[in-house]
Amino acid sequence: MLKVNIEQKGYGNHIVLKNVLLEIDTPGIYGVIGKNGQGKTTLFKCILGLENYVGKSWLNGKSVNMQTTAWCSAEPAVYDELTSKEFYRFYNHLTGDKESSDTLLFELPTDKLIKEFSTGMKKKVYLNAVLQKEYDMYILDEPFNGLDIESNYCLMKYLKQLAKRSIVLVSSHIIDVLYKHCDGIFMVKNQEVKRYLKEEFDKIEEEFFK
Ligand SMILES: Nc1ncnc2c1ncn2[C@@H]1O[C@H](COP(=O)(O)OP(=O)(O)OP(=O)(O)O)[C@@H](O)[C@H]1O
Repeated sequence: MLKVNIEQKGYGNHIVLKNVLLEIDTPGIYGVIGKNGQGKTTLFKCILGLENYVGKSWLNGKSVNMQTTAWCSAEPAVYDELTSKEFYRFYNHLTGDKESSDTLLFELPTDKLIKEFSTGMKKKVYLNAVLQKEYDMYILDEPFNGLDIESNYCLMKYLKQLAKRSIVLVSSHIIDVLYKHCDGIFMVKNQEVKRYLKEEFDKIEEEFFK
């Protein structure tokens, strides 16, 4: 179960989030939407403890950490001078896992340096690295950006599998995809985060553009 209580988060005098209370008590895919600059990434970073804020977040009664939660930022940093295989090993070293997974979500060349990859391929390297093992929670910031249609389909199919036992938080500007696959949607707007259940999705657009 995820519990988030952000009394206040800002940068200098600029308050981004205020009195945010979220609870997710069932596994599933949960979308996070909001216009540019409203605070989606900030919300994720607060939950993950990557930003200081007034408040606290818990996953299954404990602070959220990288052992229990997978995190993929919108523009993840991969090391250009490594091959994909070396990067998976490097990532595992960071998370304290000894073994690399034999089965990876996306097929990629293993003998080329990452600097020779396209933007989408680099994103796939990072997603492959993060998704090597199972976590209690996944937080993916705009994971569909940069991926082709087939890869997006493949990623969503995989997330749906994970969502049978884990909480999957996904931000995206492609609202239709979220409507189709999410169990709930959170809208970040005017410092608040509002939750919409599946049967309330038809109210989202009006509220979003208001
Ligand atoms: N490190 C920082 N220092 C100062 N201000 C920041 C910092 N990070 C984010 N902000 C500000 O906080 C606000 C929320 O940013 P955030 O990146 O969370 O938005 P977002 O909803 O994820 O946007 P987008 O859809 O463009 O990715 C913005 O006004 C942004 O300028």
